[in-house]
Amino acid sequence: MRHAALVVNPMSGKHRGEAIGEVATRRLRSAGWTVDRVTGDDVVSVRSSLAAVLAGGADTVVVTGGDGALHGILDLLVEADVTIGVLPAGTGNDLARALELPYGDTEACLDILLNSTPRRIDLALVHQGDQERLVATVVASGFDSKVNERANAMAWPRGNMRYNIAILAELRAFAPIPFALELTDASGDITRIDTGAMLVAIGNGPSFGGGLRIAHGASLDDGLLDVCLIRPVSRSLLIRTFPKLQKGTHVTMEEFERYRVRSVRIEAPGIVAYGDGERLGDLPLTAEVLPAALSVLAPPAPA
Ligand SMILES: Nc1ncnc2c1ncn2[C@@H]1O[C@H](COP(=O)(O)OP(=O)(O)OP(=O)(O)O)[C@@H](O)[C@H]1O
Repeated sequence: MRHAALVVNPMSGKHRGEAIGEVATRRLRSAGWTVDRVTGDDVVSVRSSLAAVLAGGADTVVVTGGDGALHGILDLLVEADVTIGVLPAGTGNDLARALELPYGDTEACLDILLNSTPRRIDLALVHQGDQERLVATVVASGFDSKVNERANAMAWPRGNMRYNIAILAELRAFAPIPFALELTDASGDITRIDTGAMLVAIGNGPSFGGGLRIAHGASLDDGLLDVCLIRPVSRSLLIRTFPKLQKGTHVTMEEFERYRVRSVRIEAPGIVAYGDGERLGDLPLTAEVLPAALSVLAPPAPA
């Protein structure tokens, strides 16, 4: 039987995390698992409680929260080489989407936790100066990170409306960004690209921002990262691109480019990057794939 640390982010998904954590504790304990609850006021306190539970012998970590909740502890999970389970409670849940978890249905996600064989997924290791961070879904920079920066600086309104207002404000002022990319492909060949772009995203998984499939087609276990960029487009075409992101149909646009790489360095003046929806900080950054770095209880990978 598994000995699990159940990490609960009570803030996830507008406070849904706590209730989902209680359902999970009951269900996992009645299935015979040992469950140690790990919670805290912020990522720092959660990290130290989790480290203590891992030192006490937990072999599984169930993360009840959104992509941000997992992002804050990824390095501890990889270091301890535990198996994780994801109980989506966030607003975005992009890793849960990529794992094809039924993210609106906690009981169905618990069925999967209790009945599946672990699979291994890749992660992206992001270097910025002397800092290293692990990312499970997408690293994004450009139009989307500018929108995030603007939305995060706004005190009002809360929720999605803040993002809609920030999108409109950014659209008014937005100009293509000069990016310098250095791409290292699977065989180690290096390509340098200097280009204007609306955004550059590095996909370990296909989506960010709650199902925006910027890196549609990216696989969590191909040992590669998908570097996706949208070359300069008019404001009206950029607006028309948003609905395409939901389905991933933007990949057929002639301004869309994709490179599958082992690592990439991205540089652009004054641009910030976000990873798993969390602020990573200013470019430049280098991201490299860590193949099969994390063991996850989830349905088998698509063939
Ligand atoms: N275990 C935790 N306890 C308290 N706060 C946390 C914890 N983990 C992360 N946080 C903070 O809570 C914020 C939101 O976390 P999370 O991503 O889990 O929820 P969300 O934003 O609703 O979901 P999503 O990222 O899927 O949209 C993070 O940005 C982080 O600052």
